[in-house]
Amino acid sequence: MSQDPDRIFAQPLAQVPDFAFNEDVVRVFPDMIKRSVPGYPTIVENLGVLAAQFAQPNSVLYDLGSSLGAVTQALRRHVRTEGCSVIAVDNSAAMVERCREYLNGQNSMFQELLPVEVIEGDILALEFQPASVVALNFTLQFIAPHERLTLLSRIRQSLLPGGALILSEKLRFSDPQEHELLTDLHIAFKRANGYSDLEIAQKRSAIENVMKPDSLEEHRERLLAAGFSKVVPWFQCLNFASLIALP
Ligand SMILES: Nc1ncnc2c1ncn2[C@@H]1O[C@H](C[S@+](CC[C@H]([NH3+])C(=O)[O-])CC(=O)[O-])[C@@H](O)[C@H]1O
Ligand SMILES: O=C(O)C(=O)Cc1ccccc1
Repeated sequence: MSQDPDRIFAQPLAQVPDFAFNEDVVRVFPDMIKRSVPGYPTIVENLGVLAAQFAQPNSVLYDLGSSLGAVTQALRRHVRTEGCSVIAVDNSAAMVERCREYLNGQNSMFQELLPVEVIEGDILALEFQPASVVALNFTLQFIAPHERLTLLSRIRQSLLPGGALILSEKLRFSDPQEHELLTDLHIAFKRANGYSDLEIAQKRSAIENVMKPDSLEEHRERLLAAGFSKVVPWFQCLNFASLIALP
C-alpha cells in the first residue's frame, strides 16, 4: 500500500472543507488511519483471528466500508473454512480502485487466500447474501444516524447461526469528564504520532459534520433493537472500541 505521509491538514486553510474519501485522502490513507486511530493495527490483525471463529462453510464474509482492503486481506489470510469468500464494499471510487490493486498484488504473495470481490457501491443499498461474518470497521460512524438502525437490522437478517457482526467505532461518552479525558488523550496520541496542533484542529473541523460517533450504550441498545442477542466489547484503546454482536 502507499507509504505517503498524511499532510492533508498541515497548511492553514481559509475554510476547512468537509472530510471526503477522495484521491488525496486515498493516497495517504494507510498513514492517516494508523496515526489517527489508536489500536488500529491490533484491531485489523485480530479481526482475521475473530472471523475464523465465526466463519461458516459456504458463506460470505462482508467487509463494509473496506477502504483499501486492510480488513479484507486479514479475513482472507486467516479464514480457512470451506467454501467461504469475501465481499468488500465501498462507495469511494478512488478507494475501490486502489483496493483492487492492493488485493490483486497480495494474490501473488500469499497462497490459499479466500476469493474476493470488490464492489463499488453504497452499503445502504446492498442486497445481502447469507453471511457468517460482517465487519464494519470504523464505517458506521460515517453513515447518517437515522440510517444506522435499518442497516444493522438488514445485517442481522443476513447473518447465519454461528456468525457475527464485528463493529469498530470511535466512541463518545455520556459522562462529560470521561469524554474530555479520553478526547484529550486521543489528541496526545495524535501529537505523539507527529501531528501538529493545526493539523489536529483542522481535521477535527473537517470530520465534525460527516462523522458522528455514538456512545457504547447507544451502540448496545441499537444492536439489541436490530435483533442481535448479545453484544461483547473485545477491544478498547482510548476512545476507539470494537464489539462483537451475535445474532
Ligand atoms: N454508505 C457507504 N457505503 C459504502 N462505503 C462507505 C459508505 N460511507 C462511507 N463509506 C466508506 O467507509 C470507509 C470508512 S474508513 C474504513 C476503514 C477500513 N474499514 C479499514 O479498516 O481500513 C474509516 C475511517 O477512515 O475512519 C471509507 O472508505 C468510505 O468511503
Ligand atoms: O482523526 C480522527 O480524529 C478520527 O477520529 C479518525 C479518523 C481517521 C481517518 C479518517 C477520518 C477519521
